[in-house]
Amino acid sequence: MNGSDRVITIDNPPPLAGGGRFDRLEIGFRTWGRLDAGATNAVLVCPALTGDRHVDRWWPGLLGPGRSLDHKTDFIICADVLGGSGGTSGPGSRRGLRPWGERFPAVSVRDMVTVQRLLVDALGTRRLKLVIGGSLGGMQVLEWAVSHPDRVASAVAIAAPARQTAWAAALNHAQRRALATHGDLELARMIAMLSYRHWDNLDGRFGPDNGGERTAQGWLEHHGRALRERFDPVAYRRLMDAMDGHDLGRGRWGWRKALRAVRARTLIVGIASDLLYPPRDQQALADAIPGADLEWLEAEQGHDAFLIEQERLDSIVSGFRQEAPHPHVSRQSFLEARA
Ligand SMILES: CC(=O)SCCNC(=O)CCNC(=O)[C@H](O)C(C)(C)COP(=O)(O)OP(=O)(O)OC[C@H]1O[C@@H](n2cnc3c(N)ncnc32)[C@H](O)[C@@H]1OP(=O)(O)O
Ligand SMILES: N[C@@H](CCO)C(=O)O
Repeated sequence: MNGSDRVITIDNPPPLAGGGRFDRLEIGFRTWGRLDAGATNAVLVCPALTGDRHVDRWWPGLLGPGRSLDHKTDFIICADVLGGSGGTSGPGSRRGLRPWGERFPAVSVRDMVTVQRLLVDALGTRRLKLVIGGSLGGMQVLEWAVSHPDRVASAVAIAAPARQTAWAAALNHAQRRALATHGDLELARMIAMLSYRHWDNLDGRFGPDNGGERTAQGWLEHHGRALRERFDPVAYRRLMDAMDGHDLGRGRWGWRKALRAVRARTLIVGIASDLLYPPRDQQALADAIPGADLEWLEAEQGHDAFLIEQERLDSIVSGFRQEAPHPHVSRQSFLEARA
């Protein structure tokens, strides 16, 4: 589906949460549809760790006429994330004659949201009709809802926690070690991939009675290679650091109190089989956000189901947006849903 690809530059942006500064910031983004006369129809999509502004490539099942993200009615915006490997300023972008590389400052999820806010301002809208994203994208959604309660009408956060968990930080630590000792982005991605899938998914596809010549090892190797070919390792570290620093409650008297300030109509989506950010993380979010809806994406793939089971996810998000009842379980705890 066609969109419009652009880059804007912002001179003297606000300082980063960690104290770093840019003289000039580039934001690479893509839009679909048109902003309406009252500037009321802007929808911001927030990418995950290795995602980018090309929502049409990674969420085709949610984007398009009659779907959750419909450019006939919505003005859909997605920007490459700050510090990442895409068209927004990151370690691979130039500072003077050379790329930033290791000199690129530490960034936080809050900084990513600040950059998105600068973009949204520049595009001429103040209030977002919807902010949506999964995983690191879900962290950005939550940060938007907490830091700009008056600017977000509705929010959908998928497979994300209120603050980084010890389990996820430990997985990132092992990946960081793979990068530091061997410069091995492939190994780092392989470690991560194991947390993106439920064991049933790998056994079902590659177990002794399945898979044929295709093995789980071959699958891991494939994903390791694929990431090395498309992602800057310094950017990968910066984004892992940002995820590890994610805490909605920092400087706000704790995450529960921070979430009480949310005014957006909110949908939290958890994935039943998610081994990275398991259902208890989304249950906690839904319990803390005033009036939040909670839905379970029934899928056996694990964390990455938000990128795989797109039809089911689209049905959940469309249902929420239309405020119509739909076949998925609402406002029930994970255990109640299974009783
Ligand atoms: C929100 C965001 O912005 S996130 C960005 C999303 N993109 C990514 O994460 C990119 C990496 N891709 C993936 O993780 C996955 O492909 C997903 C999540 C997009 C889809 O998952 P699945 O449908 O289960 O696909 P799967 O993990 O099997 O990947 C398919 C690829 O693996 C290859 N593959 C699968 N099994 C094997 C095997 N045993 N040996 C070698 N290669 C294999 C396939 O040939 C295919 O290759 P291709 O992508 O070059 O066509
Ligand atoms: N697999 C996705 C989600 C990880 O959280 C990505 O690479 O961005």
